[in-house]
Amino acid sequence: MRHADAPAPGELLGAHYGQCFGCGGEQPHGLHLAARAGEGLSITAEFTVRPEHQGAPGLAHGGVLATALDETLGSLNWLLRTIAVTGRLETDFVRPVPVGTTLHLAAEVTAVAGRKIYSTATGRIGAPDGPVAVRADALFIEVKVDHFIDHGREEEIQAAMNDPDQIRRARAFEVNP
Ligand SMILES: CCCCCCCCCCCCCC(=O)SCCNC(=O)CCNC(=O)[C@H](O)C(C)(C)COP(=O)(O)OP(=O)(O)OC[C@H]1O[C@@H](n2cnc3c(N)ncnc32)[C@H](O)[C@@H]1OP(=O)(O)O
Repeated sequence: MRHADAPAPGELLGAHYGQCFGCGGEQPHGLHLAARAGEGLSITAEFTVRPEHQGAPGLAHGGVLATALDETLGSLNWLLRTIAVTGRLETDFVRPVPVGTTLHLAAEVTAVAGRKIYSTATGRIGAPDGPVAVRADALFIEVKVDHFIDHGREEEIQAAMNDPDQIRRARAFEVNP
């Protein structure tokens, strides 16, 4: 179920962490992916491929495209108000994606079973109804905030804990900072 306090449909979600390679505004080479809450348990997002995201000349690297899918799928956490990490990500690369393209992504939760959250995403070229370039099916696993504290590097954990903006974002996930 969509959480009663989930962001309203159409609301821009912002970054869950400023240094996140997928959505963080403080990562110069990151994707700067911008996600928006949709209806029900769905999300839309946009990501424009820049020269630093190339694999082959003039084309997006497949791992970068998988990151865009992963980040969009991870943004579904905001609607469930759950912290979950990617356990499995199965990706189909359907069409090459040239540098300069804006990829329009859409993701939705398909099922939840205990800590397991199943979801699916599509990335289309140029417009929300453009040709499909990438698809993914994912399994996210719900974790406690200890997951990050136990496994993250000390200096980034401390910096996040000293950052009032990060604490505000963590509260959006009902995490006790
Ligand atoms: C300060 C915080 C701010 C907010 C942060 C927001 C973060 C958002 C980040 C978004 C960024 C973008 C997103 C990112 O990039 S997240 C970053 C990439 N992901 C990771 O780093 C995760 C690394 N993996 C792990 O830490 C553990 O393996 C996890 C936690 C996932 C599970 O280990 P844990 O010991 O906890 O659980 P379990 O092993 O008992 O498994 C539980 C259940 O799940 C099933 N299962 C598990 N794996 C798989 C698999 N591969 N295929 C199929 N099934 C799998 C398993 O069979 C079992 O099922 P069942 O037997 O119950 O039926």
